[in-house]
Amino acid sequence: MINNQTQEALYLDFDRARWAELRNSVPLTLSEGELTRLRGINERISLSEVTDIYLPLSRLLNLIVGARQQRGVVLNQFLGNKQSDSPYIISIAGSVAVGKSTTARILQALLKQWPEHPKVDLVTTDGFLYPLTELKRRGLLQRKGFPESYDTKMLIDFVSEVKSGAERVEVPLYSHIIYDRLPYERQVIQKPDILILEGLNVLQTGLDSPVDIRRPFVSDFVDFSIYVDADESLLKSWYIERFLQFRSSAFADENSYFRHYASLNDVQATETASQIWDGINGPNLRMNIQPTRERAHLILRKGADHLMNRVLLRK
Ligand SMILES: Nc1ncnc2c1ncn2[C@@H]1O[C@H](COP(=O)(O)OP(=O)(O)O)[C@@H](O)[C@H]1O
Ligand SMILES: CC(C)(COP(=O)(O)O)[C@@H](O)C(=O)NCCC(=O)O
Repeated sequence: MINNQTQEALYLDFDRARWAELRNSVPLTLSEGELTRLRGINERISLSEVTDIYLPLSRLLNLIVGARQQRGVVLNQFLGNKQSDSPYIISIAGSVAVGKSTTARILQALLKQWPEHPKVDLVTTDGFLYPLTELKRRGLLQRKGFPESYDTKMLIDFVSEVKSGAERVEVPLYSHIIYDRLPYERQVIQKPDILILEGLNVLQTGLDSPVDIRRPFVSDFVDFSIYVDADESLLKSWYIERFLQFRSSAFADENSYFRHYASLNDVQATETASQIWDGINGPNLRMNIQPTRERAHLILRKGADHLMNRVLLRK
């Protein structure tokens, strides 16, 4: 991980208040109805989080995507032909339970509102985890989320096809209920204006494995990368909290791989989740996820209650 001096050299550093001030220059105003719809994504998200953090962020991304679209116009003028634009790809990385999917869904809803890029698709990389039978065959059941548990070639082929402007690309879908790739369902991506790619592995390079050295990285195809960050003590508590909630939802489903967890009491469930964190998600965070943080163009740092308290933006 990089030291403070390098971080200062690389990033503009905003505390919450300074970042929130930037919303004054955001012309986009959300109606009551739109705000309510956004809260439907996660009823626990506070409205001030949307206005203070996400509105300025959506404006920044709108400007950055606009600059890329302008560059496409210039390039077409230079080349004297009309090449169709390829999707702008934004990646969102971070630990298990940091709130990547919540952040991704809020950004998707906000970015769609800009007339310059109304079609925003969201793909999560868990669809690229090897199917459960394959993970078992490779002895990776206790390594879910580690780099070797993903079909990285399939993931890279996917982003490469999207970036090449393919008209239609299919993506496998993951179910947290069956804890496996869905055998028959696929998500179809048809040339969105923006693709948000969310997953703990999107800033990884795989460079530790000799096989991967000549392979491109996901980030070769990504235009703007975001890392959602928080202290591990908070991450572990959010993971346990979500696990406790799952007892009455995902785990209670009759198809759930973890049905046996649904009947655990609070103490047992906390102990189980804590063990999973200490055995799998914590080590994965320290070994494979956190070391990728400073590759991101933007780091969103959360404190207690999921409130962002710092934003670091690449100069
Ligand atoms: N901004 C937020 N405010 C309140 N709770 C949140 C927020 N973002 C995420 N959470 C909660 O934190 C947990 C993890 O969020 P999730 O988006 O599923 O994380 P990830 O995709 O990184 O695993 C969930 O229980 C979710 O409800
Ligand atoms: C499927 C995952 C690797 C993906 O995590 P996510 O991108 O949803 O944060 C993770 O949710 C997971 O299953 N980890 C293995 C240990 C556990 O059950 O939490």
